[in-house]
Amino acid sequence: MSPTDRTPLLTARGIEKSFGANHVLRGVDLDVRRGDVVALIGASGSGKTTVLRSLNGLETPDAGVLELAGGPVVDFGAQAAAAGPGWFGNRTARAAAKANRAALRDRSAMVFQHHNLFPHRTVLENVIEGPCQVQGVPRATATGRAEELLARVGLTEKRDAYPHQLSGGQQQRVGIVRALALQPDLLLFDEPTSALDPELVGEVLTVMKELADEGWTMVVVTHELSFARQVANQVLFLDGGVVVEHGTPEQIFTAPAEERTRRFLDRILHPLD
Ligand SMILES: Nc1ncnc2c1ncn2[C@@H]1O[C@H](COP(=O)(O)OP(=O)(O)OP(=O)(O)O)[C@@H](O)[C@H]1O
Repeated sequence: MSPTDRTPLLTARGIEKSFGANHVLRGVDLDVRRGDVVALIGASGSGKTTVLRSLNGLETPDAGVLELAGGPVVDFGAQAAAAGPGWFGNRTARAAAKANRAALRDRSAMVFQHHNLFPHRTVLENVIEGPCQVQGVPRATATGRAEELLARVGLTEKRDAYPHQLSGGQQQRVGIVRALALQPDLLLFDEPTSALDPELVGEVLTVMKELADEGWTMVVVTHELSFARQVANQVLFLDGGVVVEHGTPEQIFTAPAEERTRRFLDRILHPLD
């Protein structure tokens, strides 16, 4: 299936976000189709993580619209206006906004820079926690699913280990399995390898590439430009909270149209020049 045949899964329009006086996102648009691997690249502080967190309701944008196929259309600006300021705003509008954000969150799962595993629970317990506690999946079903997923990433033997008994790469693979166990429509990765020792990066990127090959829909914030180049089918370059350039990996990496993109890529690819 060519990327253009894919059906739309998520559309974001005009996403705005400020933290106090820091206007972090200034109208970000994004189109994710089923099976897409979208890479968000850009300098530190350009807003990549804030975009990702906005897609699953971990961050509430000040304005903009998000639509997940088959789910609610979430208009953040309209919601904020309807809910009004402070505790005395419109409670019904506030409750509706919360329900819509929950609906977004239910359809996606996030893999974080730091795996955030529960330290006092085994690998298996970490993986089944979400399906059992959040989704109400019976324990036996969740356990069967978790075992299959752990086998897929080569961690069957670590089922009963605790996170501190695993390497950083293994912990991050458990983080990925934990996200997969929720059976989301959309996988969100926030720099999943940037906290790892260099020799452990490959094993995590390999799992991510396999997921992409299997057709999972993924949005990935990454500094791993080789991954973005080889695995993504869309690359967005963010600078100053704006999508400066958007295209295929070939376009962005071999013929960037924007001077800002060229300068960013130069800095990363030739750090000593
Ligand atoms: N919860 C928050 N409260 C206040 N400021 C925040 C918060 N989250 C992000 N910011 C600010 O928003 C800006 C963008 O941050 P963001 O993490 O989205 O950038 P990024 O491109 O992902 O950076 P990095 O590559 O370093 O992770 C930064 O100035 C950051 O300090």
